[in-house]
Amino acid sequence: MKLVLVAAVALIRDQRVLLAQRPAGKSLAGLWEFPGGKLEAGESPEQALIREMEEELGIRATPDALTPLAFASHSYPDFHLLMPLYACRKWDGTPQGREGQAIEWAGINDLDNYPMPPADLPLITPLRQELSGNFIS
Ligand SMILES: Nc1nc2c([nH]c(=O)n2[C@@H]2O[C@H](COP(=O)(O)OP(=O)(O)OP(=O)(O)O)[C@@H](O)[C@H]2O)c(=O)[nH]1
Ligand SMILES: [Mg+2]
Repeated sequence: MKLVLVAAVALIRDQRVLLAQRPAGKSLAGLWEFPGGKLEAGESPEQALIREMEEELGIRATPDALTPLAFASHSYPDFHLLMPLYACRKWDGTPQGREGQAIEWAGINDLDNYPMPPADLPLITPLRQELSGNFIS
């Protein structure tokens, strides 16, 4: 099966994460996702993500601000998705939905209200840990 590599970001501010709603007409329309996109030829995941953050949200970040958080590995009917998810707490600019997508800052207890693609479901537990400050109880 075809392997598709997508880099995605959990932008974190005030214990909230930025989610973007996939626009009508795209696959998985209406679901909430982490901003990001497919790697282009020759790009590292970090380069691809920095480009996508600019294209989709109009913000600028540097590679040192991207910390590995988790990854998704999920078989869709027509491809297998491998998607590293980075945490980012430092960027320049104010995120905007530059491709017409709705964006929202979701709190740790709100995440259930944002239906996400099936590939993203295993990412919720590590994300909650990251948002809550990684306390081990
Ligand atoms: N960005 C992103 N893509 C995800 C997530 N979860 C998930 O299954 N995907 C899948 O990853 C694939 C690539 O994402 P994408 O549509 O953002 O790619 P892209 O920005 O390069 O857009 P394009 O291909 O329309 O130009 C899609 O099939 C999408 O459904 C997620 O949380 N964030
Ligand atoms: Mg995208």
